[in-house]
Amino acid sequence: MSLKLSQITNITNNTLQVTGSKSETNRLLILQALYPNITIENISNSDDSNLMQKALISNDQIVDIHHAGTAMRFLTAYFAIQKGKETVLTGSARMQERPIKILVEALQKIGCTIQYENEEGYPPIRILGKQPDTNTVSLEANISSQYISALMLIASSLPNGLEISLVGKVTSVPYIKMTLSLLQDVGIKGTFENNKITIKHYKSIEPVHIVVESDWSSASYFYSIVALSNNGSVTIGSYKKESYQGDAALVEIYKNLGVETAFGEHTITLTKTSESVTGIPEGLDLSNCPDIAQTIVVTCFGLGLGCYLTGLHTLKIKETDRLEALKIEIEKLGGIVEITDNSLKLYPRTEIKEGISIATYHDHRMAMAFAPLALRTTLYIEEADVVSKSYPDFWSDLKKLGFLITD
Ligand SMILES: O=C(O)C1=C[C@@H](OP(=O)(O)O)[C@@H](O)[C@H](O)C1
Ligand SMILES: C=C(OP(=O)(O)O)C(=O)O
Repeated sequence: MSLKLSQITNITNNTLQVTGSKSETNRLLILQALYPNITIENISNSDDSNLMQKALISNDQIVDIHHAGTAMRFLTAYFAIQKGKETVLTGSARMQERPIKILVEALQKIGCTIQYENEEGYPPIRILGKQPDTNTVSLEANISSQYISALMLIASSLPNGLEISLVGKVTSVPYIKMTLSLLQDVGIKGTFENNKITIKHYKSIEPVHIVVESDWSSASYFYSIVALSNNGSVTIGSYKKESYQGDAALVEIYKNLGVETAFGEHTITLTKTSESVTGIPEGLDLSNCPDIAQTIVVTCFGLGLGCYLTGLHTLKIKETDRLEALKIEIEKLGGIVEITDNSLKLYPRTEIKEGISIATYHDHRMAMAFAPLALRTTLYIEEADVVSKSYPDFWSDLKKLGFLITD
């Protein structure tokens, strides 16, 4: 399905409820499967969270988690400790290109049994569930924090807990801290100090009710929309000032792009403050919040600004190679982009071409990051239903802001 987004000159100010964080939800779903007296509110309605829920109650031997990276990594660890259960965990063609060796090796080191079905280092994998007997492990931390979170989520179920040593530079650190915070919220004690994570064993926990904060990565598209609007303002819920989500860095980053954030009791109101914006700091490092890189690049392009972003090495192994995809699509619109393995440079542009069809590469964030450009030009978004990976209501929410969207 391709959607046409006709150019609009401004947005209708409105209030929207954004679905729960898929990162928080997918962690809590694993914890709930291990400790059933956890209840969860404001659960994400994303495909990735639905797939996670289904996988956790499935009796099938083959479990297909499509494009869901967190589900792939967290379920690998979860199934590995389900004594006597044999599972083949697989995913989309792209998932079969996303590396998992570091996690598999870490699990094998603590005594789990996992084999590759096809290519070594990649899904599908065959998991023979058993109780691991080792309580220390070390793994490389610069490729994906999801491997580390996966181990943390099962750690308290191991007979002696787990001590995890992180080797090398640690990437996506806020996601590791989010895992630790959620463990603590459900009553599981752990620490993360000097690249060492220690989590105690718990046979059971007290009943606990957790409210998931709404998704900050999804909020990024509203930051972009307000930045490109003419004095627009959008209120979105449910958010809080002390977030577990690293993408709350948007609050500071978008000040440089003319957007102010006001915190209400459970909402944030984003308001366009200035037409003359400074642009974001040269060399801004996004290794703590990789999922908002596409949004920021497209906002800068829409504002006619250049930018130079670093810390982007993980973008190459996400739903698509996001650095390549950004370069190709922005250049179709008339921009100039240079990429390396971990950085992106966008040059200030003088025009945005009209009527361009943006390819989305099975990547929800490509579709959502480019949509705000309708405030500058008419464009088409190909395979627009990809947004359901994290934000199924995205297009209907944009219509509530006055976007003109047709098939
Ligand atoms: O743990 C998580 O919930 C996530 C961690 C990040 O991945 P990496 O650690 O692979 O960068 C992020 O990009 C992904 O969308 C969600
Ligand atoms: C990278 C993402 O998700 P995952 O790794 O969980 O597929 C994302 O949502 O941007």
